[in-house]
Amino acid sequence: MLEHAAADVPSRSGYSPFGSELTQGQTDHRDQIDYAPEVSSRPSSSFVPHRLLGPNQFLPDAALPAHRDTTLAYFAAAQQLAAQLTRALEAALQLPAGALECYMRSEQDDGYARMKAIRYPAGSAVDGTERKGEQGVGAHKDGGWLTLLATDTAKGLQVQLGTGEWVDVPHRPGCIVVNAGQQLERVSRGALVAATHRVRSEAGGQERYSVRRSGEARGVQVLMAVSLSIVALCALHFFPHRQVAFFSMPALSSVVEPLPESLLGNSGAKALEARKSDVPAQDLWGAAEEPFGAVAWRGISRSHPNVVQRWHTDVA
Ligand SMILES: O=C(O)CCC(=O)C(=O)O
Ligand SMILES: [Fe+2]
Repeated sequence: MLEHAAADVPSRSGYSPFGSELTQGQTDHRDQIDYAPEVSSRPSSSFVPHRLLGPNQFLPDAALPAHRDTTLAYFAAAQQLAAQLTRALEAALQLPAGALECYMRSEQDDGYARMKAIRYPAGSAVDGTERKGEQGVGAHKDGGWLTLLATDTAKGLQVQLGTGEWVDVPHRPGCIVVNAGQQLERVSRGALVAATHRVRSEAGGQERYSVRRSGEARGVQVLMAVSLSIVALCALHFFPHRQVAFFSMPALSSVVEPLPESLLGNSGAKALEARKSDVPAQDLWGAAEEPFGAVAWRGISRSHPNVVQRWHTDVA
């Protein structure tokens, strides 16, 4: 796996070993294989976030049969589901058709997305990395739009309620967890809440796996389980020992602005202010007129400083 290391390419797709990721400044105890949209790199673009684009590092068929084809099929299915959910959310919030979906593409870019297959080890030390504490991944809100998370049976995923209390998110066979990200929270004026969540990974506990692709939906309701057996089964079949997380995101060049108060009112924003969270409010919200790519870049710089030090010191 080391010859497919994420740190070896500027776009950070590939394998990230244990201990290479930080959340809230602390080491996460997990390893993962990261995927981006399968597109060419754009070395001549002056827009820095375009450095996140570039082909994936798939294993050859001899090492893992159909790795490329299966991953791309799952990626496309998850992307389609995120678009369907986005349209459903427009209807639920009584917004004009396209009011949310328009951020998922722009004239310069297709919608951005990342996906990863994650493993949380049970042992006290892995790959020579000494375990410090029980952080599988520290408390955070996903930065993008909608996250689709196919979990395995081991415990560990927790969500923080608005009261500040942490509760377990149970695994349900054949279901995926849908999570709203901070861009959706911002654009919806808090009508959709980006859930604060984390994974506890205890030494001596059960090893735990997930696959995710990102984009996100609603606070505590955040974590509504959607029956999506085909996609979830495909993920668990292909990555039997990992969780799969898919993150749908706005297009890198699109500017995500709150929708007008006349469409959504202000009660969401007020409710958001009253919620307790271990993660600062508006943690990865964009500044006025800032393209989403700049926000994504801040997230990468914070979580994967090794990649920035290796490839992007000119803009660090
Ligand atoms: O593995 C999980 O259950 C959650 C992963 C997660 O929250 C993340 O990578 O953002
Ligand atoms: Fe997350």
